[in-house]
Amino acid sequence: MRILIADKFAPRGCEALRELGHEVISEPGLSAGDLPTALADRRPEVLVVRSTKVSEEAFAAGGELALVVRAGAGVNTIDLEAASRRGVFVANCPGKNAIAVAELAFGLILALDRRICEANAELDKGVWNKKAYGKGRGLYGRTLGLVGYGAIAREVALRARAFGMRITAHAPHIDRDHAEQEKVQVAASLDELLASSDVVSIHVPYRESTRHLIGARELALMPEGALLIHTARGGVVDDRALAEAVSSGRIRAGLDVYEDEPSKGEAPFDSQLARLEGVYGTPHIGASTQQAGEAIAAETVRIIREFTERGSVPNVVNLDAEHTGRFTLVVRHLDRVGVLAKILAALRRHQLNVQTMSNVVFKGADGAASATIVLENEPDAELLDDIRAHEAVLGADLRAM
Ligand SMILES: NC(=O)c1ccc[n+]([C@@H]2O[C@H](COP(=O)([O-])OP(=O)(O)OC[C@H]3O[C@@H](n4cnc5c(N)ncnc54)[C@H](O)[C@@H]3O)[C@@H](O)[C@H]2O)c1
Ligand SMILES: O=C(O)[C@H](O)COP(=O)(O)O
Repeated sequence: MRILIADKFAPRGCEALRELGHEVISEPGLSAGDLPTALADRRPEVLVVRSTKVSEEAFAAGGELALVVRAGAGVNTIDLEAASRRGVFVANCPGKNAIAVAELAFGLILALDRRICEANAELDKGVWNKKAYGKGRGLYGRTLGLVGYGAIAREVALRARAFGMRITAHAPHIDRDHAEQEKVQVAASLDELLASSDVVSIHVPYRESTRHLIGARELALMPEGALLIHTARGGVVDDRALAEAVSSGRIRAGLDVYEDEPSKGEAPFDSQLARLEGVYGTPHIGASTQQAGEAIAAETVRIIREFTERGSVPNVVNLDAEHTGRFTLVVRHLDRVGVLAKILAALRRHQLNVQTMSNVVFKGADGAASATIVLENEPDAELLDDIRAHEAVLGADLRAM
């Protein structure tokens, strides 16, 4: 297979893909604008990207594309609808960079509490100012509020426990027993979490429903002196409202992501928010540790390998989970050429659309096989009779899901 890697990617990952016999084209400098032309010229079947945007135009140009791997967590940079329209799988690497992001989030918390950046800048200028910078509030016993409770938030919680912090979390579906075991209290609402936390750390994906989840109203709920840590995705926080809240001196912020951040590795960045005194910023480096890069590369290789060797794709994000069908037809049959085609022809005669299908073969020569076919509509008894009448069919059963 031909694989185009359009972002920085661990060399070990490229080697592993070549060892599997794939042609690997590495073009880490490609911008989102260059991608359609590169896809049209190189004609890869697999595309690997990090934050580079994959637009409708890119999918239209990449006629051979069958799989896009997001070598990271967030998939908001990929036009999933355009991928689905063309039957292109999109997969990501969930959790593989969670530790790296949690480490950065904690770095920002500690640095803000002790004002390490300003203290260091003054020392660099030859100024000793213990008086100004010896005023950290301390983390022990303080409350950390986690917005979202997925892979990254849980790694942040693990580290917060070691610092003796109290932890609360808010997310749509938190398993309360699990959270309790992890010594995390489930907040009654986002508002309650914001109002009761000394440090708020955001770990939700960007989508329509999370756009400006934290705006002026939410920021106003945070107590005076609280810290907001945002390492999730530009757009989850209303940056303009945040700039106003920080400028007022009420809260301070540690940011790795911004609404108007460049998608390239190097670019000018003229952000009023990032320049504020009460803001510590990093340029979207949450996932950029060597460890995370290698874990992401290993997962990317696993996904491509499963796809090329078995035809299945781990971690797909653009399958229709709602559309899995309501009836399962299990047909045990002799493992012979043409039997499945006959079963499918019977389904076609009865105007039944197959949602998913799998077939397993029993051990032993001249054995039997079993096909599991998921259907959206209920077949009538006549169809089952049709299938059962086939001389190579050993049995057929229908189950409602
Ligand atoms: N800064 C970086 O370099 C970096 C690196 C990795 C991931 N990220 C970002 O962090 C995000 C989270 O990553 P993750 O691995 O923890 O994902 P995850 O899928 O494991 O967890 C996401 C959590 O958000 C929760 N959630 C969704 N909508 C919510 C809402 N409206 N309110 C509250 N909670 C909500 C989910 O229930 C889940 O608990 C990613 O989607 C990505 O955008 C950034
Ligand atoms: O969603 C992610 O995994 C992060 O935002 C990392 O982005 P990057 O791969 O461009 O560093």
